[in-house]
Amino acid sequence: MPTSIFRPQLFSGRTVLISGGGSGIGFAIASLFGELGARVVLTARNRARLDQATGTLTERGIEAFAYDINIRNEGEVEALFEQLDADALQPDVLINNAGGQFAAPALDISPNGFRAVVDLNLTGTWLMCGAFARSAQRREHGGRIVNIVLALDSGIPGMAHAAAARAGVVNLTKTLAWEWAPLGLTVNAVAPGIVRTDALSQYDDAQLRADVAALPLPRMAEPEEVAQAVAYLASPAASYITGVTLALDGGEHLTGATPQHAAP
Ligand SMILES: CCCCCCCCCCC/C=C/C(=O)SCCNC(=O)CCNC(=O)[C@H](O)C(C)(C)COP(=O)(O)OP(=O)(O)OC[C@H]1O[C@@H](n2cnc3c(N)ncnc32)[C@H](O)[C@@H]1OP(=O)(O)O
Ligand SMILES: NC(=O)C1=CN([C@@H]2O[C@H](COP(=O)(O)OP(=O)(O)OC[C@H]3O[C@@H](n4cnc5c(N)ncnc54)[C@H](OP(=O)(O)O)[C@@H]3O)[C@@H](O)[C@H]2O)C=CC1
Repeated sequence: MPTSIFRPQLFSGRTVLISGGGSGIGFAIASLFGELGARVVLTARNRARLDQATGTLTERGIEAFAYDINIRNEGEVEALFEQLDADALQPDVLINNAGGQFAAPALDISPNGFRAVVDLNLTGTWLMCGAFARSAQRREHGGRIVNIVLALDSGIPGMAHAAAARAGVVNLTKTLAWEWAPLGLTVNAVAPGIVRTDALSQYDDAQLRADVAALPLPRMAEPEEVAQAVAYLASPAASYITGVTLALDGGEHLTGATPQHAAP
């Protein structure tokens, strides 16, 4: 695990909103920003898990808050930002980390299954970005957005819906970077390969191990490594970077057009 290269209190006075912040990569992101002095606001659907996460962060001396919402629901996203206004927790930084999918061959994905994954990963991210940008515009206050996607340069056989949705987020990232630069917002993304979190239990372990073994850096990423990349993109060191998607994939993007695995 890397030691933090960031100076203490780098994000002091900043409020960082992290979707899916109660578990896995999102929790690692919340932990790092909190350790660097930020107030962190976590969102997800599972209230109990959010409470456990904020409890752990608070024990470590981090100011942490939680709101249970479903990012697929436009009304819930709008209500979240109204509540953040009321609670004086308007975010300076938005990390769109919530997401996921199920593995299935493309021919077995029903229209509703495809829609569910696009709703979560693309539309949910879009709703959060829009609400954040409107809040920043109202307050005449710049900010940072970092979107977590998936490494997708070689396609993602077995996850056509997620591949399409995340490619949408990559181009949304570029487009919003143009449109919202005048608002003082930068918009970037991080594209991890396989990251060691509990969520991997839903995938075939032998397949994961084979995929990892074929990488130039043949290991999984740790959630803390994703967090470090996100913190960099949200830091003053990245003030002239916008519209990029940073591959954090052990070199998976170098393996060319052939993905490591075939669809199930
Ligand atoms: C070799 C094969 C590929 C292996 C890949 C190996 C490489 C792996 C690299 C992994 C890297 C990425 C890791 C991660 O992203 S970790 C993320 C962590 N969390 C998750 O992924 C879980 C998230 N999933 C969900 O939240 C839900 O499943 C989802 C939002 C996607 C859907 O939720 P919803 O509540 O809307 O779903 P419903 O139950 O109402 O179903 C909606 C329709 O979807 C169909 N469906 C659901 N599951 C499946 C399935 N397993 N197979 C096929 N279809 C499925 C369901 O039937 C509904 O459709 P219908 O109404 O038509 O029946
Ligand atoms: N682990 C990996 O190998 C990789 C993961 N990723 C991506 O990184 C992100 C985090 O993954 P990881 O930490 O591994 O997995 P987790 O399952 O721990 O993270 C997903 C988070 O998203 C939240 N979430 C899911 N659906 C919704 C929703 N509709 N509204 C609000 N929150 C929601 C979940 O909380 P709740 O269920 O309580 O709502 C959970 O906290 C995901 O987008 C994932 O696709 C990308 C590349 C690789």
